[in-house]
Amino acid sequence: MATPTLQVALDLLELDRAVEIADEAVRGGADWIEVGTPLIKSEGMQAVRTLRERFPGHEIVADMKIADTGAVEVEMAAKSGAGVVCILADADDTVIVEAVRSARKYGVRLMADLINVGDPVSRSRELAALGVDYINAHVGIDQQMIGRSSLDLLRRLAGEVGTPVAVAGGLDAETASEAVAAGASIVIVGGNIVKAADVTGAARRVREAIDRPEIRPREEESRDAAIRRLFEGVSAPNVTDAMHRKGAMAGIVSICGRVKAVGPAVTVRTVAGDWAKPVEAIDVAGPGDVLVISNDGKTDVAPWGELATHSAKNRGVAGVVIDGAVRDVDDIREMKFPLFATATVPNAGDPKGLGEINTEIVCCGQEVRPGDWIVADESGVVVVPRERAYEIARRAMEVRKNEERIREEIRRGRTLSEVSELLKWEKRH
Ligand SMILES: O=C(CO)[C@H](O)[C@H](O)COP(=O)(O)O
Repeated sequence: MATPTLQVALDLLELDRAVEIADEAVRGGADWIEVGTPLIKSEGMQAVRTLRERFPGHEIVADMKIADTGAVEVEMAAKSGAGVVCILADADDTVIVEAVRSARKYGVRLMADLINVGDPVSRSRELAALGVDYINAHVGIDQQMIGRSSLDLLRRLAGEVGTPVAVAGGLDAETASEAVAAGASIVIVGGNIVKAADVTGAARRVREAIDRPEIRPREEESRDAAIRRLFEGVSAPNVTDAMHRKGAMAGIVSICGRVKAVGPAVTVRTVAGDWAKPVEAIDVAGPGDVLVISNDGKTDVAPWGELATHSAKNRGVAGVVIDGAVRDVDDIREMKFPLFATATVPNAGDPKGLGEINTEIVCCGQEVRPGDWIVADESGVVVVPRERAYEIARRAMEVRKNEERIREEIRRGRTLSEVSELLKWEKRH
């Protein structure tokens, strides 16, 4: 088997950072340098020209994702120095044919991106017949967030397509290795290299993995287990960032400082500090659940205290969130239990049994339904609608990864404003 090609996808917005990251990736063993679609949209063909000049010994791939005017866009990329130009496999045949003619004229190769194609095997055969040079089994970043897998797509093509096959979409060292074992000759890796603090190290790990392709047995993980694992690996701010700055409860703080709670909500509505329903809800909750209690925001009387905390902890409850006050704070702090509340007050209400368990409630300004996911840490509490929990957990992990590289660049001496090119990206009115 020929040595597989490692293509690093520079899905960035800033050309200076892209050049620096490309340099580090090449040192880790990347062969081809992809000018990612976001970089092309942000910096135009200048990004292709610059990378061509800076990396004369490497193939430059322009991920134009061409959808129309195939000839012109291939010409633009070719004249800027790309050796491979990407077109959407979904584009009309008229576009593909024109792109192929232009590619032949300017001496470049065409890679067709299967993103969103309904019947990838037939379309790949059609594209090969039309003269496309490479097929890319690509699952896009937004599709990855809902659990679609580029490896699954690649496996559908195995043995069915004559042209060399590339693969892209959320690959890391392990999945890249499996992709080569499944027949890919070009492995495209974006985020798991370019967002790493140590880009060279990350590229090297992928390089070594694809040079020794193997399929490792993997343990099946349930959706809920994946959601929990991902949320446990990110912060509440990462989660609100992933939700377009939504989902955060207002005016609530961690009572025990540096603790974290992740889990599906068991909701409780109580009235005037009545602690019967909050305490009964401990028995309703399973291990790993988070109790979310609305006391209508009243802070003069506490529906929760030390004995309830003790009982919740024994039951394995992951945390308690209260739109209202708590008491016995000194004892609870000793337990280091993830408790979040809006206030503290010494007096409790009476256990009359008013309220409900597991109905929709509003807690600190956020609607919470039973089963919605809660992520709470010292920054505060975020609610994630249960239908979107997996997607948001994946996106939050991307936010975290993105920050790793930004943090590293700040450590090297850039300001945050420089790294994120704030002035360039201020909204024009
Ligand atoms: O074309 C792309 C997105 O449309 C990316 O370049 C491709 O998906 C590789 O990046 P990642 O490894 O982060 O998925």
